[in-house]
Amino acid sequence: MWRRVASVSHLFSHSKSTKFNQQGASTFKIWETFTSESEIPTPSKGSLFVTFVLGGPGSGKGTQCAKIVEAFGFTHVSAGDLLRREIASGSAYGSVILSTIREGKIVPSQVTVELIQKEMESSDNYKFLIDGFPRSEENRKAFEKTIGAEPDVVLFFDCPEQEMVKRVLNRNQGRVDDNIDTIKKRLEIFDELNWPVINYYSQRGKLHKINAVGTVDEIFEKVRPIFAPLSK
Ligand SMILES: Nc1ncnc2c1ncn2[C@@H]1O[C@H](COP(=O)(O)OP(=O)(O)OP(=O)(O)O)[C@@H](O)[C@H]1O
Ligand SMILES: Nc1ccn([C@@H]2O[C@H](COP(=O)(O)O)[C@@H](O)[C@H]2O)c(=O)n1
Ligand SMILES: [Mg+2]
Repeated sequence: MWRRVASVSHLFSHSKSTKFNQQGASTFKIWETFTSESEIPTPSKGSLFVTFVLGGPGSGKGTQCAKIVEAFGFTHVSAGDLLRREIASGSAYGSVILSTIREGKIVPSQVTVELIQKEMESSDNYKFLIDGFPRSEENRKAFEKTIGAEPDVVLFFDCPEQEMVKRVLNRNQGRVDDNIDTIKKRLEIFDELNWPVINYYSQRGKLHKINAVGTVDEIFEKVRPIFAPLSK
């Protein structure tokens, strides 16, 4: 069982720059940070190590999480998967969650954080990838308050909208939100609610922005060095 600690972020203070870069589509919106392997010390085994995985719909979060799990032994906790599981289980919240997902909106944080907390507590691992969370400042604050921890690393998969739409429409996994109307709404919500979270972590030097265009393996080669100091 993982040990709950207030934060181990002091182990990962690797911000080198707070230069505001106004070049390019997304760097226009975020504070630029730089990463390198040597700046990320190895955490003490047993201490909670949380990675938030951010990015727009279809940017490849889940796909890259699977690669990180395989290479570095994280436990993958996908907020979207937990919510879909809750719907499938016939829980009291199920119909509200379903309509929220259909509309591309954000489920109240209390519900999502409770599901994440249960998932983390039922794991013996101490290294977690929290995928698709936090989606809003409300999500972020609720996690900090309930779990009592901050992320050590925040990954942001930066992908052009056109590419995200193409990937989602080709996904073919029967998701109720994989249609053009819901994708448009999800992109709007992403712009409105997720950017403040991305900026928040960027300003704290925790954000690793990864260009998510390319093959799955090419993208993973940009992710790998971030976790290289961690043993499996
Ligand atoms: N680099 C890539 N190039 C092309 N297709 C990709 C790439 N990465 C992932 N995909 C495909 O794009 C689709 C979306 O990927 P994935 O489910 O990992 O995205 P996501 O960020 O988790 O999306 P969501 O937020 O909707 O859950 C999947 O069908 C996946 O196989
Ligand atoms: N923190 C979150 C995460 C997800 N949702 C809802 O689930 C939908 C699908 O999420 P994916 O991560 O699998 O893309 C998302 O569009 C939201 O409706 C949420 O509310 N809060
Ligand atoms: Mg996903």
